[in-house]
Amino acid sequence: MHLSDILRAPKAVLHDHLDGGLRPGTIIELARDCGYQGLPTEDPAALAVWFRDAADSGSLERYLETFAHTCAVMQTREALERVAAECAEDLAADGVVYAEVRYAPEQHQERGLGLDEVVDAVNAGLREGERRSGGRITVRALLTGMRHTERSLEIAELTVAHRDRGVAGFDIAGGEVGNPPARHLAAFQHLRRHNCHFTIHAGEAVGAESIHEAVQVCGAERIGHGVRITDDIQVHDDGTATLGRLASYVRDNRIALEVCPTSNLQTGAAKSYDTHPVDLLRRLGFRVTLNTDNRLVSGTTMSEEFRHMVDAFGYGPAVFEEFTVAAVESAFLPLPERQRLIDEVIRPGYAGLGAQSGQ
Ligand SMILES: O=c1[nH]cnc2c1ncn2[C@H]1C[C@H](O)[C@@H](CO)O1
Ligand SMILES: [Zn+2]
Repeated sequence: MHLSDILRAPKAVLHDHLDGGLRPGTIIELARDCGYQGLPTEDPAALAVWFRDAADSGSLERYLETFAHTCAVMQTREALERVAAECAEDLAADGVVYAEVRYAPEQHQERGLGLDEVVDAVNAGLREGERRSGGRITVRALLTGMRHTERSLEIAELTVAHRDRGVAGFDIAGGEVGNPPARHLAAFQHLRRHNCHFTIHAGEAVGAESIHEAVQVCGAERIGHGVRITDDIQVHDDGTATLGRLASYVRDNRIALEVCPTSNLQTGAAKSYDTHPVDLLRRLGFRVTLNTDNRLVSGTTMSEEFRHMVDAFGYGPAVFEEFTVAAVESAFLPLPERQRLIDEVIRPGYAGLGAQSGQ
């Protein structure tokens, strides 16, 4: 599959962090504006390399430390609006037609913004980015509660309050070790009581027990990463596999896995593209989606993730169409909107790329 076809292919991303995807030049300008002096360099190209290298540590905790620099410059209404607008523009330029972009509102209050002001600013920016992209992309926000803080119920309430106004659901993120999702049960119960969508980062730094808790105790509709579901899958020498009860449950209930290959390599959740479990999971019938996680921190784009999959597994347009349809089917959008995207944007887009060839 040619690079130009990868770029042209319609894409959907369910797992992309707003504070992990800033343009390097924007960080530098915003740091000057707000007097933040902590950046490791003021050269945009060097800053991009710095993030990718610093995050390439094999540890989720060290990966997460890099976000101190991005959050530091996202503390005013103007900065949030700008970052959100550029996020939508950059995704659209990469061929993304639907995106759910997540961030933790509580991390943007250092200069006095209220939680509602943070959400309103990001929403305004996302709408501006959609407009500048000529309506080629639809973007929704997911509000993230941080696993190590005590504010998840408050953020869940904020999610319910802003639903149908640009916010499509809730997530929890942050260091997984020592912070099991059930610590935030009150938040999940609030969301369920209000019929509100949520996903949970699980099975990234901790194994299948974390996914079990996210799905069976907390009620997650999707799993962020989830690649360590392989703990519950036995692959035999002849290539066949036996699924444990949890893996069967996740597959059979079509619980989407928000897989982020490059990020997994950086945090140690996977060893290489060639051995990444994404291909095994796809072949076993899991609902697999491909995602960026953090475009700046992981030095990636959706097209880059597609390209890595072409190189590792020889995927062609038909497989990318499958991933993209899977993502939209699992989007936190009303069913008619998902159907419209699939029928009017994704299917015709892939038909134009020769996806019918079966590759
Ligand atoms: O892959 C991840 N795992 C856990 N937490 C993450 C990941 N990527 C980003 N985060 C954190 C850092 C951000 O500040 C926060 C909200 O977007 O979510
Ligand atoms: Zn993530």
